[in-house]
This record gives sequence, structure tokens and C-alpha cells, in this order.
Amino acid sequence: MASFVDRVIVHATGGNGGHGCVSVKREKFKPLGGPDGGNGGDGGSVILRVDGQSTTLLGFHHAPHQKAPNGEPGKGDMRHGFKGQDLVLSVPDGTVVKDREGNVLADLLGEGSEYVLAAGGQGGRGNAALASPKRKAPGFALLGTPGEEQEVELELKSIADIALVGFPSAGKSSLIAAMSAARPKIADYPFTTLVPNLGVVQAGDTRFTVADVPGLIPGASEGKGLGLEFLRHVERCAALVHVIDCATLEPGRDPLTDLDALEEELAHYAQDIADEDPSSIPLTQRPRLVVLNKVDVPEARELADFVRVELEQRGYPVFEISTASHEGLRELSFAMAALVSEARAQEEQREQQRQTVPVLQPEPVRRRRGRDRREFVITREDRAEEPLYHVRGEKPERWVLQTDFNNDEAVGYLADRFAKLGIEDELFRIGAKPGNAVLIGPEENGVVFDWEPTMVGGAELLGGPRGSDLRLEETSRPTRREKREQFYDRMDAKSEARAELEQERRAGVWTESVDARDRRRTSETKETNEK
Ligand SMILES: Nc1nc2c(ncn2[C@@H]2O[C@H](COP(=O)(O)OP(=O)(O)OP(=O)(O)O)[C@@H](O)[C@H]2O)c(=O)[nH]1
Ligand SMILES: [Mg+2]
Repeated sequence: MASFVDRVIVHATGGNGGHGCVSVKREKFKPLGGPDGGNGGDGGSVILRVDGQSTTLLGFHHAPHQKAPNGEPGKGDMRHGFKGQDLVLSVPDGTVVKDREGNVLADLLGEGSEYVLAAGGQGGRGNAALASPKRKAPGFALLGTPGEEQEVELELKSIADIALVGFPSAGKSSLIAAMSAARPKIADYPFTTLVPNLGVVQAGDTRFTVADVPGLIPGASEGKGLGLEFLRHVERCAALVHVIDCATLEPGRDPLTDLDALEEELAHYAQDIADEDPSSIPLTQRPRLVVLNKVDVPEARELADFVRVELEQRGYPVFEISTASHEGLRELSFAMAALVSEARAQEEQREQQRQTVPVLQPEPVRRRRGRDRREFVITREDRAEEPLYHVRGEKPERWVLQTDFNNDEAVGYLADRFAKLGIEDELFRIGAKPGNAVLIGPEENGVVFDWEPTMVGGAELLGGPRGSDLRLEETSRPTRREKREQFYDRMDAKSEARAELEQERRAGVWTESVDARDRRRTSETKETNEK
């Protein structure tokens, strides 16, 4: 059976920001004309946008990986890199975005609603933009940051005024084709319809949308047939129309049993979803009517006349129609319009009680990054003998990504930024000692420094212009280059240790973390050296 594609996994990657450029203006007789390196362009974002023309998520099934273009790097002569264009993906109205744990991230309702799946990276500033009165000729630029990555599940829940509910081959697709401009596939085998079709019907002054959804069979609410897929679409429709096949020759089926079976499934499902969304009108209370189809077949007409009374006694408005001969369609369309008005009134009444945004005319969703008031958080982790200070925060983490660690000036600039943000003060305050390890960013791929406060020599050291940074001239302490080498040595040792550990882990011998082990080894070496 063909798979039902209105639930797909999408991996989205924002474009990387372009790197800033380091360049110095050159003119005749003016060899050092000042910095003129342009900024890198921002990476493009991957954005979902509701488009009325789009009716299925099928496209994502074939192309689950979506990446927005990178920003271009900056160039000399103050030329900024171009921004990567946003990749806008059209999705149908009623698309729900969930993370892999099933949490709803966004519910896209209404034409034009947007959700940023993966934001593009920031372009790095070029050296021209980094120049200041104190730092007249920066010999570094900022790197562009990588684009966000996100894996989500998209799920379509159709939104229409009316859902056509019925067994497979009852003639739901035929009905929508006869009433609207929709042209769904019609055939005499069950489950012809796999993806819902939406049609717009005009009856007098009323315009409404009708969803033709996959057929329903008993047990659907437990997942039989296309059961849950079907019910998910019905969930968001304000009114229901039962389409009943009066000409079926299948044993055990007749209009009344069919109707009971359908209602039972709806009730089951209604119970399941009631906890999820207590605000909507329960499925079982939504307005509905019954359509007896295929009365162009003589036996069907007899049967329809026979059950009509019983159905009306149960309180359903009943319509006998034939999508083949178009008999009864006009009358039905006006009755459906009335049903829609009733449903809209019901919704409005509920709305007034609730005093919130109406479900059917929602606000466009656009995700903004949640900003923590505090710019960073430092936690002390006591592993092995030495404490580790762990810094988390959007800014410091981004700044690390923007830093070219091969460039001493860039590293110095990073240190200044940290100091300015108050990270140094905070480290002092919570008792960090020079030489303590400071981890910035997530555990797996953060950057580890041995903390060495910029303020150690006294604040007056910071007074000099950046080009002639006094701290760089100091000889009693290791130079930046030496420190960088130490840093890489440490990193190399770390990755070796990691590989080793991984092997041992696989063999099931070892459970210590890399950092703990790293630190233990360092202290062991120290001890041996001291001896
Ligand atoms: N004689 C007659 N046949 C009809 C009528 N309406 C639909 N049919 C036939 O019934 C069969 C099923 O029609 P569809 O419209 O595909 O049924 P469906 O309810 O959409 O079926 P699924 O998509 O499988 O759930 C087709 O062969 C239609 O030609 C009708 O009024 N009279
Ligand atoms: Mg169909």
C-alpha cells in the first residue's frame, strides 16, 4: 500500500555566515591607508510558510534535507559579502511542527504564517568594522558562525469547514468533485484517496471549504487502515458530513451499521484527543448530517427510502443524492452551508466564553529566539581534583565561534569581550583561581581554556591601544603563541585520549569521563614531575 505522506521528517540546516575580511587599503604613496575588510554576509534561514496553493507534504518526503545557502565572505575595499537567501518552504495550512520528542513547536494556521526552522549563521565583521579609536588597525576579523540545524516532524491536519466522513469507496471524492473545482482521483477500489483533497463550495452567499479525506474502517481509532491519518484530518473540521454508500454489496454492511461504526470510531478518537486539546469543541458535538449516496442505482434508492425514517428519528438531517446523476446536490450544498453557519456560530459562542484568539483566524506564528535576561551562567563542576568552570550563554558561545584561534589579536579581542561582559568578574566572584579550567559552550564541543585573568597586572594595563597591547609585550608570562601551542597540545592529547577511551568503552572496561580522566592524568604527571 502506498505510504500516507502527510507526516514527514525534515532536517533543516541554516546557511553559515560568511567570514569577515582582513584587508588594508592600498593607494599609491599611501601604503597603509587603514583597514578596509568588509563584513561577511549572514547565512540564509530555512523558513516554513503557509501557502494556500500547497496541499500536501509529499515534497518533503522526496527531499527531507533542506539547507539554506551560506553568506558570502567579506572582501577588501569595504565590499561586504552577500547574504545567503532565505529558503522559504511552502507548507499547507494546518501544518504542525514537532520536535523529535513530539513537543509541538508551532502550529501553522492561516495563509502566510511562518516558522523559522533553522536560522542562518551570522556574518563575521570585517576588520574595517572592528576598528575603533583604540584599535585603529585591527589585524583580524570575525569568523561567520555556523547555521542552526534542526530535525523536526511535520504533520498535516487539514483545516476545512466540513469533513466528509465515510467508508472507503462511499463516494466522498466523487462528491467533492461534483460540488467543487477539486479534481481528486476516483476509483472503485478502497483507499483511493491517500492525501486529503480540499474543495471550495459556493452555495448562495456562503462559501465554505470541504475536505475529502481517506476512507474510515472499523478499528481506525486503533490505527487500522488509514485510520489515524483519517481522523487527524477530521479533528480540525468544524462540521461533519457522513457519506453513506447505499449500493454496497459487501456482506454485513448497510447504512445504519455503517453510520454506527463511523460514529463509534469518532467517539473513540474524540476521547483520545480530548486531553490534548481541551479548548476545541469535542468531535462528537460538532454539527453533522447524513448523505445517502448512489441513489441512481435502483436498489440503493429503495434502501435509502427505507432507512431515511430511522435516521431522521435519530436526529440527523438526511439527503439522498447521486454524484453520478447529480441528483440532490443543490439541496445538499445549501444544507451544508447552513451546517457551516451553525458551526461558525457555535465556534463564535465558545470564543466569547473563552475570550481568546479564534482558532480559525489565528495569529501568524514566527519564532523569536528566547532571550535569557542574564547573558551567561557560570557553574562550578568539581571533577577530579581541580574545579572546572562551565560558562553557558548565547553571546559567549557565539563569540567563541567567531574567533580565529590562529590569530593572536583575535584571541585578545575575545578576552576583552569576555571581560566586558563580566565573565571575568563573575569568575573572580565565585572564587576561580588563575590556571583553573574554563569550559565555554556545550560539553561535547565547547572550548576549554586555562583561565588567565586579563586584569592580573592591574587595570592600567588595559589603557594602551590594542595595536600596542601591553599584555603582549610582557615577557614573564608565556606568549600567546606558546599558549596557543599548549592549547593545541592539550587538544591533541584530549582527542587521543578520547579515541583510546572510546575503544575501552566499547570493550566495556571504562566509565570515567574524558575530562575527568584528562585531569587525573595531568595531575598524575604533575606528581611524578614533582617527585
Ligand atoms: N453508481 C454510482 N457510483 C458512484 C457514485 N458515487 C461514486 N461512485 C463510484 O464509487 C466508487 C468510489 O468512489 P470514490 O469517490 O473514489 O470513493 P471514496 O469514498 O472517495 O473512496 P476512498 O477514497 O477509497 O475512500 C467509484 O467507482 C465511483 O465511480 C454514485 O453516485 N453512483
Ligand atoms: Mg476518495
